[in-house]
Amino acid sequence: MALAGVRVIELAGLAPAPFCGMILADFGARVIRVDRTKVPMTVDTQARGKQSVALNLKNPRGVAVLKRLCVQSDVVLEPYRKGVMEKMGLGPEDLLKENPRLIYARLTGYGQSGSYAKAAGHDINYLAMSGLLSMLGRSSEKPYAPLNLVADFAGGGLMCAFGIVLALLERSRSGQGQIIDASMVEGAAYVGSFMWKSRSLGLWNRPRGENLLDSGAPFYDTYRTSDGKYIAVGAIEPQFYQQLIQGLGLYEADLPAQMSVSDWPQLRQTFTRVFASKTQEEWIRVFDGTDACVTPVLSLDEVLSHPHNQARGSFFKDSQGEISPRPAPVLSRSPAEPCHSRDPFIGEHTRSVLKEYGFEQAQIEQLLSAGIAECNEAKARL
Ligand SMILES: C[C@H](CCC[C@H](C)C(=O)SCCNC(=O)CCNC(=O)[C@H](O)C(C)(C)COP(=O)(O)OP(=O)(O)OC[C@H]1O[C@@H](n2cnc3c(N)ncnc32)[C@H](O)[C@@H]1OP(=O)(O)O)[C@H]1CC[C@H]2[C@@H]3[C@H](O)C[C@@H]4C[C@H](O)CC[C@]4(C)[C@H]3C[C@H](O)[C@]12C
Repeated sequence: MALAGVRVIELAGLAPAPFCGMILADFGARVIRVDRTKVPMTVDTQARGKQSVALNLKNPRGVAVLKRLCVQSDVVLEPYRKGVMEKMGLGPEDLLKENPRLIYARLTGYGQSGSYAKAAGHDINYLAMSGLLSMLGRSSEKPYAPLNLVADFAGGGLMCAFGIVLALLERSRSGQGQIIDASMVEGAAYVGSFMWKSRSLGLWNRPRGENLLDSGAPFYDTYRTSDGKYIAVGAIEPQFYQQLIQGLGLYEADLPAQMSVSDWPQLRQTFTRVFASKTQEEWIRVFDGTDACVTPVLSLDEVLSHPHNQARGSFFKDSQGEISPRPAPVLSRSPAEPCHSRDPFIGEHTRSVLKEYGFEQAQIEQLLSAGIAECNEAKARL
């Protein structure tokens, strides 16, 4: 796999850093998540393929163990508020001094500088600060955050993984590590570059929810079908729009022009009425094999059985029967091989990892009995 041989220490976080770690693990990196001790369960739902070491970082000996793990690894991924790592003496200067090849990734909401750097926040705040949230939502409604996809995952976890891969690539030439300051505000904004760079085209001149791609246009929206399901329509180009009209059993001559914005509300009413006359399945039969850009809105449970997804193996079931998306993109020679077994228990690999990182058996037992480290091998064997 592309990242085979790369050792990553991931400090346990909420959602973006775990996703970043999972991407790296899917593509072959060895990802060791450092968890807290004495917690009943992890909140990491993106733990596929990771190992877990549990350390009490409120104890200086726990911090010393973490330092040893970090300086012997390729990447450290930390999701804390600015200053937390420095307070423990594990800031980038400290670690890079000991391992100049280390890639030190800091994944935060607001970045390592600026007046918000130390403020708490979540996806919705970062999305708001990126400018993008102001554009999301239906006409005359308040801004609407699309789950926590944009800042946490696209602008945060994924961008950070991208930064890590870039830094690894650069290190292969320079031999030097570096610090990655991954701000979710900036990551989200960057993912949204199109919004800024397409403003001159007039794509966003109208209020929120009244433009071409923000649910303003009736040919770029979702519609309810007679069985209470939904259909997605993305027929922008005239030749595709024609096929949509044809599939709906309508006649262009009876309709206003596609790009007549003032007629969009009326056109939407017509589409709504027609789509409500058949089930989702019936519409799929009408539109499959055409270029009308019409697809079913599938639920998370339905994706696995859709013939297209099935043909590509886009989703898979792990050993617990849980459905997950296959890692993307697909590399021809060194594709990702997502781990199919269950997620690690907190501290499941404490003993084996510490041993591998050069700790003596007696030292390990001492750390465990002092409660500085915690091991749950037994639980894993049950
Ligand atoms: C699914 C939910 C997740 C939602 C995601 C949400 C929408 C997001 O947007 S996540 C993005 C959040 N932002 C960032 O990550 C940006 C960078 N980070 C920060 O800004 C901050 O870390 C922070 C604001 C997120 C949190 O600040 P906090 O003050 O808590 O922490 P820090 O200042 O960073 O300092 C960390 C301190 O911790 C110490 N530490 C670290 N490691 C250790 C260790 N090993 N040992 C000891 N101490 C350690 C460190 O030293 C720092 O200490 P100091 O402060 O003293 O310096 C999920 C969100 C909540 C979940 C639910 C919840 O957990 C309850 C249940 C738990 C149960 O187990 C499972 C079910 C739950 C209901 C659970 C369910 C879901 O997972 C959640 C809903």
